[in-house]
Amino acid sequence: MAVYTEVFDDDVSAFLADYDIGRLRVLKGIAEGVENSNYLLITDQAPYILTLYERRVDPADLPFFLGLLRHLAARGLPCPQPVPGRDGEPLRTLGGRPAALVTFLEGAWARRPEVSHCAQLGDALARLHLAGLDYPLRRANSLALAGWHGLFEAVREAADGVIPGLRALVETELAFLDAHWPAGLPAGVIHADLFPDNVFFLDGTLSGVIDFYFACNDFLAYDLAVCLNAWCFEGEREFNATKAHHMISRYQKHRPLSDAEFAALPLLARGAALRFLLTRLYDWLHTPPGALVRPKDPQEYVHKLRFHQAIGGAGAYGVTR
Ligand SMILES: Nc1ncnc2c1ncn2[C@@H]1O[C@H](COP(=O)(O)OP(=O)(O)O)[C@@H](O)[C@H]1O
Ligand SMILES: N[C@@H](CCOP(=O)(O)O)C(=O)O
Repeated sequence: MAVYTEVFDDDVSAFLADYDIGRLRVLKGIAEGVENSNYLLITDQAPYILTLYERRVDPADLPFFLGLLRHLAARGLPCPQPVPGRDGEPLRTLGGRPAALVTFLEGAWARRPEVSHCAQLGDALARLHLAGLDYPLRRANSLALAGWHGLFEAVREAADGVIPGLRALVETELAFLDAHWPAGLPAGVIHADLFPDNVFFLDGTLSGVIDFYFACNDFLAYDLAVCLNAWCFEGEREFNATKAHHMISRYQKHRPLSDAEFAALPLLARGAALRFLLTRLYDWLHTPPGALVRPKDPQEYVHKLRFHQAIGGAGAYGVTR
């Protein structure tokens, strides 16, 4: 359960005095998510999500994230909308943290994504990328290569105690990616954490995309690589090329990949696997003792990284040029 900062009915009732959205009826910590503290907040008018932004969110980035939600929704992508207070400002403070309310999206995430979910995800990802092209704000990816090095410095000494041999694996992989990371691929706004638990479906149809708090400017194809890792494995080790084929094909109906992007996919997938391996390892070692959160297992991303290291090219993802 991701609640790092506890807030209580009285605090939230006082907080709501700055809004025109009714009186508090229900406040419930949400038993999912990893990064921020989230509450379901129901007033006598509507349900909302109350988010208190935690350690990985730089408050200076919040206008980028909240503005992006408005920008994408205006271009037809179903995503939560920031709710402004009476003064027109969606960003406030609660429990000593930066906080905001967003609209509640109906639907549920796919616990066992099927081919049809992956295909719809490919659609939505391409629509997100196209809709983001004219977003005027910029945010560098703090979890790109330099950020992976920084994370690794913080876990290097403890890595082998979590998974034997992990330190050498990561050192070798970082050196490889430093030498081979592509340059000049098409870039734009990416979600950067589009896992199944951040995509809602209603009656089998994609109904919403949430959790834009890693969104940034980076290679568009890197976002596809994140999704290949998150959506196209059965369990931790078995890659499902049919799912990947449908995801990438539907993506390409809106935004065809260039030859350079296609060739770079295995590298980007290695980078994406390393990124989640490192944040999970960091969280495994640094989750605050009292936090109501279950850190995710880094081992899963060791298997995924090894898969991408072993393939001969992007053909392994079920697509050809
Ligand atoms: N706008 C929303 N509408 C409905 N449920 C939401 C919304 N935003 C978040 N949630 C719920 O909160 C959970 C955690 O949200 P998420 O943004 O993934 O948290 P975190 O930033 O901590 O990773 C989601 O899995 C979902 O159940
Ligand atoms: N998707 C990341 C963890 C971030 O959690 P989320 O709830 O924001 O998706 C992972 O699986 O490591």
